[in-house]
Amino acid sequence: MAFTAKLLLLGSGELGREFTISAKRLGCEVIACDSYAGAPAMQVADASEVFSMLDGDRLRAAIRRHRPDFVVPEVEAIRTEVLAELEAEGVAIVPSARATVMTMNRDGIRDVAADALGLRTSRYRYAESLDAVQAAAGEIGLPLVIKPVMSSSGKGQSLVRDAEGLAAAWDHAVSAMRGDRRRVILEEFIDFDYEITLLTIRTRTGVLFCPPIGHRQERGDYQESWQPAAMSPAAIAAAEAMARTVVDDLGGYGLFGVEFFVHGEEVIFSELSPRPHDTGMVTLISQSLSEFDLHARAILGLPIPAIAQRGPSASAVILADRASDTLRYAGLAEALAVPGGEVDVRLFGKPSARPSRRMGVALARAESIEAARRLAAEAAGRIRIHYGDAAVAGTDGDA
Ligand SMILES: Nc1ncnc2c1ncn2[C@@H]1O[C@H](COP(=O)(O)OP(=O)(O)OP(=O)(O)O)[C@@H](O)[C@H]1O
Ligand SMILES: NCC(=O)N[C@@H]1O[C@H](COP(=O)([O-])[O-])[C@@H](O)[C@H]1O
Ligand SMILES: [Mg+2]
Repeated sequence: MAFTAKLLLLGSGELGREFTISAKRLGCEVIACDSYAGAPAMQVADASEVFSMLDGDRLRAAIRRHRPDFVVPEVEAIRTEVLAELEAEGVAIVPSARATVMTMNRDGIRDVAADALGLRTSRYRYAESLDAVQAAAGEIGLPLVIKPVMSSSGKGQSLVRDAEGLAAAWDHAVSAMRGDRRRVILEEFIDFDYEITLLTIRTRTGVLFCPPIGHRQERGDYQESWQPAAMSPAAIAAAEAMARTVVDDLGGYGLFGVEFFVHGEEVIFSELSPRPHDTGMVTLISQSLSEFDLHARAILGLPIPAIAQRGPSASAVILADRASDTLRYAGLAEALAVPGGEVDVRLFGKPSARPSRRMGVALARAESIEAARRLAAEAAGRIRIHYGDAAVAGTDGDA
């Protein structure tokens, strides 16, 4: 078979699945890797590999065996030192080994953004013990947010309002962290008016931006997102300038999801993903080229002459509420029949559920952001997950 390029995808969740579809449409061969079999991207890729990407030897062996044109990280659970080592040997890491190393742990990107680049961030300290947490909290002040330096989607994150809450927050962070570094960040709580993701594309011919994406989070995990987010031209310009500074520092080509808090006219850098962002799934309905198409084009060095906006759009997540290995979905017809705009759904096909695991997303476009958010939430609410072996009328096949 003839392919445009061979991509080794490290992480095969919902973001990797949509990216794989975009890359395959451009003629790429995709080998999807993750720590479990049957992951969403594996279902649409050419081949798959199941291993822990935190295991440096196995990661190195997989890259050497496949000899991909590009290694495309998709999750925040990768032994990125190995990517740096292989980049030095000539392997192309997306967007760059430096970007993956610096963003894999929160302390890396925070030190780059706040110290090296001088961007406005929340005040922060790191701690590796409960004693150090207590001392750092004294310097930051309350309320504050505690997160493991290695985690994503809000795992291990707590908002601490009083000193009595520090021990529980430390325990929660340590028990939910990914990887082997018992280290947390304490951040000043920012009482923001709203928060956004600025999709920033670094290409061989310059840096491009998508209109800001607004989002709402619960437990540190995204619930709904919308585009465009209402934001003053001055605030957009400030966010774009900061995003450009940080992606130029990290280097390489690809799409980045740069997160900001906005308080009045003040724009505060939070963190970034050197890859498509979960809140950016709204671009599956809002833009002519989704964030996944844009990532693929930037990686392959293909032109992006225009990113057309289709109109006010929103996404709303479909979450599981318990653990189960046997799942069926119902209500798809009802969801797609929500009136008032264009509605679509993505069900990710994750082989098992756990409480709050994201299983799908509803997408909507309407005449206003308010209407699009209402439609997406309504559609997401109409999808029902049935757990166990019980037969569900109107659906067939397992998820
Ligand atoms: N310092 C802070 N002040 C106020 N809210 C915060 C702060 N830090 C995080 N949050 C809230 O928690 C959310 C998740 O935080 P953050 O993005 O740092 O976590 P994450 O685990 O990396 O999430 P993801 O991987 O989904 O981006 C933020 O989008 C914001 O809503
Ligand atoms: N905020 C990061 C994010 O959304 N990442 C996405 O979630 C998947 C893991 O989901 P899982 O935990 O349900 O396996 C990742 O593989 C990626 O697609
Ligand atoms: Mg985040």
